Amino acid sequence: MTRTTDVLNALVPLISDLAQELPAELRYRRLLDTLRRLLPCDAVALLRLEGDTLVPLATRGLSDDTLGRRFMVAAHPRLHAILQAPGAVRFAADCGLPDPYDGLIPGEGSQLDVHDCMGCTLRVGAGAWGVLTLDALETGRFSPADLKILDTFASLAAATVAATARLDALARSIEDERRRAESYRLAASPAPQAMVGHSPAYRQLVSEIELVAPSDLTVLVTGETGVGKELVARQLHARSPRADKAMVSVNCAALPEHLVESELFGHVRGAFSGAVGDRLGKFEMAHGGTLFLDEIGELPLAVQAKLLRVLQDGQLQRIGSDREHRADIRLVAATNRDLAAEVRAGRFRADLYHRLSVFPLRVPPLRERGRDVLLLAGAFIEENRRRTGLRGLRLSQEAQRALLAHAWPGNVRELEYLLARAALKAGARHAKGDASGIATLTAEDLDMAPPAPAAAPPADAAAPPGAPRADLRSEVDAFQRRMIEAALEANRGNMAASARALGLDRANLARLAARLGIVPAGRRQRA
Ligand SMILES: Nc1ncnc2c1ncn2[C@@H]1O[C@H](COP(=O)(O)OP(=O)(O)OP(=O)(O)O)[C@@H](O)[C@H]1O
Repeated sequence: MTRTTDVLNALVPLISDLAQELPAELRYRRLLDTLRRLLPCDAVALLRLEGDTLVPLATRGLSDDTLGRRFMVAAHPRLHAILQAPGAVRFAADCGLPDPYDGLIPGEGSQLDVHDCMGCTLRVGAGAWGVLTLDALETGRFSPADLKILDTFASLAAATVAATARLDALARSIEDERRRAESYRLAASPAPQAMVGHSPAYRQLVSEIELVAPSDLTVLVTGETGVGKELVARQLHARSPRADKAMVSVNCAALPEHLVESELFGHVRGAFSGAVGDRLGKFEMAHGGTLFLDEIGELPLAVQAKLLRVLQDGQLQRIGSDREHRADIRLVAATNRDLAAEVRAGRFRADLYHRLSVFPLRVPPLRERGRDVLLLAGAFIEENRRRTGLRGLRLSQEAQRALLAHAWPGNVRELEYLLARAALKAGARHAKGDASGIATLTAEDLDMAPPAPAAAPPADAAAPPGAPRADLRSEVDAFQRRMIEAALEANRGNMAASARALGLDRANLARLAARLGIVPAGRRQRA
């Protein structure tokens, strides 16, 4: 039984890893390397079952964006079959079921007609912990004997993942245990959208979120437009002890100035003309939970003074009432303005600024997140693939290079919209061509503005001497102007429809358009 000896020999480093202090990702990658040594093939993946979805934890031989994808078991018959089978399963080249990795093995064509795959469930205790998959581009690579090897490997791999979890649990402090218990509790309530990103800059942000979320500290989230500030605010709430209470969001830029105060603090009947009944303000609505003040930099100075008083006293008065109410809220605020500069310019109160920035969190722009752009692209492409009903949607090598080279002035939102448009184009082109159900998204589909001449240095790095470059603000403005003009054109100048298409409030769009000097066509004619 030399093959069995080979299996056992191959597993020795894996088992000895258990005695080492290794980050979980490294353990998983080593597990896959061992598997690939044992059963040579083109791609392997370890996926963890989370509810009805398989989440890739480590891959070898699959494109980078795979780690950003989520595979709904019900939408992938092969993964479903692997989870249902009592042991390892093989899918030969003539198997008609679509492959979840179609288009994700670099170098393969859009059709996988020469293909051999295996998969096996990792079971921990009575339940399925996850799945191992192996793909070979060469037909007949796997034999029935390989199925047995995979079975043996899977039972030991399951033991190592279970032991990894136990070792990790032991190594954690009591505080971490409390946080973990909290996250299990949260798993039962609707999960906030996952934060996709592995770059050092993004991991740093995630660990700061984990640190501050359980506290009641006020957090000021800063970052350029579209970086994901609101997503950060939602994570802060979801990971806090207030998660089962409301998170109430207020977009300070979208509120007409004369209504800001009543929106925030409420009013009583007759407080002003139009106040036909008592109305709760957002502070009271968020009682026990989190109040998220988005675009706080846009708040008028007079309201800033009132907000500061409420934050200091914890007491508020509805407009027109002399009764005091207490609102127990955790405050999270966000802005894409440089608030310190706004303070210097006299547009923002210094005392409120200090009160808000108890724990400042800076969300890094996409261009500082390296290959995260591919992970995010993977997540967005998967969403679009599902929406368009394609079997597979792959990203060509040139498209990946183009994504990595772009400066992303509109950050993650720009990437999200760009891929939605590109997926439509790729899907439409594909519908006219072959019937494989697998479309390729090319660099041409991305239709990106050419990168700015000197976009590479990070925003806060000093510009190299003698190298003039467009400043960030004007690039962001130019990008926003392009998007707004395109939306207005597509919606024949209709502000409400354009605002909906852009995911903005109408008032916010109007304000932004005015700042950028854009006049909707209808008004131009009247002028
Ligand atoms: N790390 C991430 N993983 C997945 N999706 C993300 C991530 N960051 C941002 N997004 C998505 O990008 C889009 C823009 O994010 P969000 O609205 O949070 O940005 P923002 O900084 O608040 O924008 P603005 O400055 O315009 O208010 C949203 O659809 C969000 O879900």
